[in-house]
Amino acid sequence: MSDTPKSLDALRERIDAVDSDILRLISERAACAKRVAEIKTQEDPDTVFYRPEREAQVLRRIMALNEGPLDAEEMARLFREIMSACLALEQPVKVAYLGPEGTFTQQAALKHFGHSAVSLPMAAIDEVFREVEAGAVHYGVVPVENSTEGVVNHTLDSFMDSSMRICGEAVLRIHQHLLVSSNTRKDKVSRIYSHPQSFAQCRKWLDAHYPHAERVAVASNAEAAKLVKTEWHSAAIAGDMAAKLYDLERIAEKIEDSPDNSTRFLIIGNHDVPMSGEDKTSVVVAMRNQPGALHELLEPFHRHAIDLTRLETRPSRSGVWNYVFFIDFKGHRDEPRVAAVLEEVRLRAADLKVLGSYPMGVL
Ligand SMILES: O=C(O)C(=O)C[C@]1(C(=O)O)C=C[C@@H](O)C=C1
Repeated sequence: MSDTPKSLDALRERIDAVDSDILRLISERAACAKRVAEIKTQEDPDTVFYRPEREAQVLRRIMALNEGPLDAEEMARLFREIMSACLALEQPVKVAYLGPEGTFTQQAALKHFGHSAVSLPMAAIDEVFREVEAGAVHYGVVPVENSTEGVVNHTLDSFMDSSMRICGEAVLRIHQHLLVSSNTRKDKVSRIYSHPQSFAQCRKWLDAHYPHAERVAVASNAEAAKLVKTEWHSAAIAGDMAAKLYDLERIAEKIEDSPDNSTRFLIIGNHDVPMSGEDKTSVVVAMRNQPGALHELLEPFHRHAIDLTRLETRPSRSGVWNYVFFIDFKGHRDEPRVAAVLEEVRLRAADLKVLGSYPMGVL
């Protein structure tokens, strides 16, 4: 900006003028969203207001257009919140997540839907599924895999008995901190609370720094943070949200053993999502128990050059030695190439369920 004013007063005057423009433009955008809602309702009284494919396109476009000085992710986060507020004007979206309040799953829900969504904590993964199934909430958010600790079996198992569809994914960088309360004697920490996954993610750090402290596994990091408030000799391992919620001090930050520790979350809902241009599909397949079954299952993906992003095996609940495979791959079920593969797999498998095609996580 060559005509940027030089003095503080002049710069603030410029900022005020820019803010007025931003305000006017955001209001104009919100008015468009309200009108969109009217049209959607006219076309279909049971319309779905939240459109994950459109949101992904909006955010990707902003990231591609951005020329700085803010980085593309930061800019997309701002637009995420603007869109969240626009959607709330159309319909306040209710989202159930694996609680309690302050968990990484809540952080993922807010990252995906923005802060205008109403987020409701649930005590267990199957409760999140049940709430969505019952129509008590519009969407649910559950963890599915961690880069260090692997898959969340409970989530995969819940899909076997459910008709819920996957409408999106969110990937969160997970930073773990060692937290204490104002009552804690920092030099006397003899017990550490956390979720088993978090202990596993910080194993080496704990062995090096607190080899003699008792490690007590609890149901969630937020629960761990809560317990610390009442004991002078205890600490907790948890993330930023729990630290803020329970007003705890971080005595060691980012103590996870792997620097790119991240968790993937799934957004579950009860409708299919159209193509966004960069999509993934998740399926669950039961194969007949015979030699070469896995090869037979994967061969069509290879032949059609479809990129697999994940393959998990879980014991099937029916039949002692039968297995089911959870497969994620790039592409949308409406693409002819993907539809062809799914058709071939359907013929070879004992059972095939498409859990959903959805936009690849943007933020
Ligand atoms: O394009 C739409 O369908 C809208 O409702 C508008 C809008 C937006 O603010 O851009 C809001 C909510 C939807 O989830 C997607 C996009």
